[in-house]
Amino acid sequence: MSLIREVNFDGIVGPTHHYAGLSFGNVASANNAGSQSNPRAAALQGLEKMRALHALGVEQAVLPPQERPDLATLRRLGFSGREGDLLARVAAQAPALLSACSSASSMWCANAATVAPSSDTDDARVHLTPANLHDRFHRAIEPPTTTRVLRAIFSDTARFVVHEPLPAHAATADEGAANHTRLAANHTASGVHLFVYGRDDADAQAPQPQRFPARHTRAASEAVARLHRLDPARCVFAQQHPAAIDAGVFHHDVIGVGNESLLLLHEDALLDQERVLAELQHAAGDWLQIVEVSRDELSIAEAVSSYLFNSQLVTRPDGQMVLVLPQECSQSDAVCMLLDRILAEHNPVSDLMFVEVRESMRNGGGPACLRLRVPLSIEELGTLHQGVRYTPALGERLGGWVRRHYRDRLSEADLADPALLQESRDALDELSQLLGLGNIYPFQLV
Ligand SMILES: NCCC[C@H](NC(=O)CCC(=O)O)C(=O)O
Repeated sequence: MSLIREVNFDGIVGPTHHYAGLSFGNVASANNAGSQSNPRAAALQGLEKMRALHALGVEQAVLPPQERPDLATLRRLGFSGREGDLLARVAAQAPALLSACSSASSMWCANAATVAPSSDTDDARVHLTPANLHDRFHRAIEPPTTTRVLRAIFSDTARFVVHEPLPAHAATADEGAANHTRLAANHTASGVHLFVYGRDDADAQAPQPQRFPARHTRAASEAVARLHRLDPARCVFAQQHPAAIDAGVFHHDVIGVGNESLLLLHEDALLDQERVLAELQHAAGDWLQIVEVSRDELSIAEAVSSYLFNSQLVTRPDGQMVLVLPQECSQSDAVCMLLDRILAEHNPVSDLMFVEVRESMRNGGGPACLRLRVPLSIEELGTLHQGVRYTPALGERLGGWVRRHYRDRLSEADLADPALLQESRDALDELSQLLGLGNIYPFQLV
């Protein structure tokens, strides 16, 4: 069997990045609602993170942003007429809809899809299921373009399957890889899959969060496991602790992260956590190492404010692991003490790297939210669309493209500006050519 390594696909932040408080239950999104954003800095911070990961020796790729404002959705909602007039009318009559249809939320591509590598699937193909993101309106409009983009990149159907998103209904609400962790002795070995959901509609007894929504259902996780043709004996399904959701843990990747043989999570992440971890250990075997962080070491509130668990845990070519943390973590004494413990103990983590992704963090997206992990063999990597693979030269070109097209400040009032729509389309048109993706955007398809 050929070697598998992890490719991190990072979302490029779109030109309309702004703070609109669209994600009830996501503390940072609520706290920064209405403040001024800097789309240019946001996109450059993302590119700098990719450069740093690539320099570590991690395979890196990009996913393009979506067309925003999404005029096609606004027209479906009854707004009509010439584009400039339409924007003015939405801004006057339904500003919240204009915000939602202008969100750059596709940058958080841990929510783009769930992925299973060919080593784990019954038909030895790589499976991807785009998430329907049903729970939040501004995110539920992402899946059609996400599916089109993934199909353009993973077009070789002998090696890849890009499924349809699950039915767009509350019963099958799916938030993608942010609620999924694959663990394996190493990337090439066959893995076990931890699927975390927020609610199980089939279990009336299960406790529910009281304050904030549980965005993802067990039925969705089970459907994805079936679609991906995974071995049921190697899948573990676990409910997120409702108290964690109520404290702002809207996705599991805010409270746990895993890579290869290591799972790092907070002791209050899951309901019935002891039983779940025993089940996981049993499904995995003795290679799996679980590091639990106690509430005495770090409260859930501090986990949410620092975003420690939203770090990327990656394996360097020398086999050592690096924790890629948001800069904000360095400001918390509790987090620093905990990091010292993790580095001192016997586990594969040997280094820390801090990255600045403040613009994304202020909307509740840390380093891990910004990437979709796709474990691929060398042959699979050679078969996907090569234009999206990160190289320092591509990074340079993308940096120049951002500087040419992006504004350095944006407020909600700017979203109705027809010039912003034109700037965004010009930027995306050039980007799709730069990445060699062909016509993927609605404005290019008409
Ligand atoms: N995985 C991280 C996702 C963060 C994302 N935030 C947002 O959409 C906030 C957008 C805003 O409020 O403007 C979300 O909650 O789904």
